[in-house]
This record gives sequence, structure tokens and C-alpha cells, in this order.
Amino acid sequence: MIAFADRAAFLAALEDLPEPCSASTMAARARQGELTKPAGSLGRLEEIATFMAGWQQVRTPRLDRVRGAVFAANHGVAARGVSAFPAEVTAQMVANFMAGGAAINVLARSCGAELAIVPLDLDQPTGDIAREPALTEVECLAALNAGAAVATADTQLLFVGEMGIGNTTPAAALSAAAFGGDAAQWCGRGTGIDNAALSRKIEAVDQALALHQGHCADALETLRRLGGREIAAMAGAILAARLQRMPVLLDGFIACAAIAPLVARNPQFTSHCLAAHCSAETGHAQLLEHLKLEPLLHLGLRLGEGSGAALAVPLIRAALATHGEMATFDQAAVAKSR
Ligand SMILES: Cc1cc2ncn([C@H]3O[C@H](COP(=O)(O)O)[C@@H](O)[C@H]3O)c2cc1C
Ligand SMILES: O=C(O)c1cccnc1
Repeated sequence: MIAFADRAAFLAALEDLPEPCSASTMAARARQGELTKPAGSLGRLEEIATFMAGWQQVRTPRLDRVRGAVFAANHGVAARGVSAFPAEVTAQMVANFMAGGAAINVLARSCGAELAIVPLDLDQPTGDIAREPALTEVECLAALNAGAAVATADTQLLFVGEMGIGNTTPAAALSAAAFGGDAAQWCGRGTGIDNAALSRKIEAVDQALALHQGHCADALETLRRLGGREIAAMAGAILAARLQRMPVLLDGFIACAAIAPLVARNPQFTSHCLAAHCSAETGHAQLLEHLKLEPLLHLGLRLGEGSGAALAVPLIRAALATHGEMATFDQAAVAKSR
């Protein structure tokens, strides 16, 4: 199991990222060329199959073990009234996840994913990022490692989701810190806030950036100052997946913002990631552009929890099924292109 002993170990891991197996990628690409269809006619399904082959290091990748994890935590900044819901909802939704009644439970069941629910110190909200760092270094490392622990070695595809009332605020701050732009450009309506709450949110992000930006010397420091426990956990899980060459399906705005500081440091970081969808939250489309990822789905979702990622699993499955099960031109005695 992957764990980051200290700041240096986390930062060193980010500098030394494994690459996909090029022999498997080439073998998968060659197989795509032999299947009974015009070259390229399955579009992104073909890219998905070769992507999965490279990361799983086999010519014909499989999807028997899909693992999802939902990390939950509370945010000091929520006390500023930046969400449409009270902070108690985080713990109430964790109970709902445990009982199997949330959207992600239903979607994980319907796509055959195993789901871990990981509450992180729900009774200890982070510091309010507008006036102090969200986390201490020790707390941030603990959250990164709680995330890393879900990337278990037998997982063929990992997705991560989150629950944390107010967390679109730190997500906006992390995005602005990593890729520039002002607070208003990254702040959206989250759970459905009104104009007054949106003004408070933009002000909180402005203040957070003014306070912390000069001190964000590395990716851990940025996550610690502007992030939160569930956000650091998602970053830890996605990095731990990469260290094991495990492909990752990214969810919405918050899950993508969690890796923004890692991508700012190492632009190659997202090579093992597919963007499941583009959320309706302001900022997600531009964030995906900075991550250089093309989303698979546009469904107008703005839920989080890993819901968009779970919805993309059947698409990956279909890509791998065509790749693995279609007849070749030779097998089916179909004439090849001239
Ligand atoms: C019942 C409920 C279920 C949710 N599931 C995900 N979120 C989503 O909404 C929150 C982010 O939006 P904001 O920053 O505006 O608070 C996060 O918890 C996110 O996962 C939910 C929110 C609510 C209210
Ligand atoms: O994009 C998301 O994942 C999202 C958007 C709004 C609220 N919660 C999550």
C-alpha cells in the first residue's frame, strides 16, 4: 500500500511518475486496426481501450474490479454562508451513504463498482481559508494517506468523489492558485446559492488568495492552505493510483480542483486520468482545459460524490468489450480496406 511518510516523500513521488506500458499501448492499437470496422470509426472508444491497455499493461484490458471512494469532510469557510445548505448536511449525507440511499450508492451499484465511504474528522472542520490555512502539515499528510489507502493494488479502474458542504469554495481557490484568473471566474453556485451568497463566496476566495498565494511554495503547501481533508484525500488517492499505474476516472469540479496543484507542478500528472464529465459548475470547463482533458459526458450534473465518474464506467466497459470481443477481419473473413 502506498503512503507518503512526509512532505518530501509526497513531493518526490510527484516528480517521478510512472508512464504507461508502451508495448501494451502499441499492441492494443494494432488490435484496433484488425477489428472489423473502418479504422478510427469507434472514435473515443478506441482511445479509451488503448489508454486502458497502456495503464493496465495488457493488450486486452479488463474491468472486473472498479473501485470508487467518497471522501467526506467539513470546511471552516462554510460558516461564512457560502453554501445553500448547512454544514450538518455533510455528516447527514455520510449516514445516507452508509445506508446506501445517496445517488452515488445507486450509480455505483448500477455500474458494478465497489464503493468505499471515508469520513475524515467530520467533527473537526478545517480552518477558514479566508483567514488561516485549512490544515496543518500533519493533518494534510493524514488526509493524503487516507486517500492513498483506497488505491488498492487489485483495482483496475479507480474513481474518487467527495462530500463536504462549502467545498466548491476551496475548489475555486485551488483552481485560481494553480492556473490564475480572479475569484469570480472560478466561483459558481455550487448547491444553488443566491447572489448574496455568491458575493460572499467570491470575497472569501479573494481573501484566501491574497493571504496564501505568496506562501504556496509547493503542491502540498497549496493543498494544506487552500484545500480540505476530502480534497487532499482525493489528491492522495489519484497520486497513489499513478504510482501503481492504475487508471483513474475523474469526477466533477472539486475532484479536478483537488489535483490542480499537482498538475501546476507537473503537467504530466493527468496522463493516467480520464475526465468522466463536464459539470454544470462554473469553472469546471476551464479547469478541464487546464488539465488538458476532454470530458466523456456532458449531462448537466452538478452533484459531486463521484456520480459523473460512476456514470462513465459503462462507457469504459463498452470500449473494452468492443476491443476485446469483436472479430478481426481475418476471423470474420471480411475484406480489408484497399
Ligand atoms: C444533500 C446534498 C448532497 C450532496 N452530494 C454532493 N453534494 C455537493 O455539494 C457540496 C458542494 O457545494 P457547496 O460548495 O455549494 O456546498 C459538496 O458537498 C458536494 O459534494 C451535495 C450537497 C447536498 C446539499
Ligand atoms: O462539479 C461538481 O462535482 C459539483 C458541483 C456542484 C456541487 N457539488 C459538486
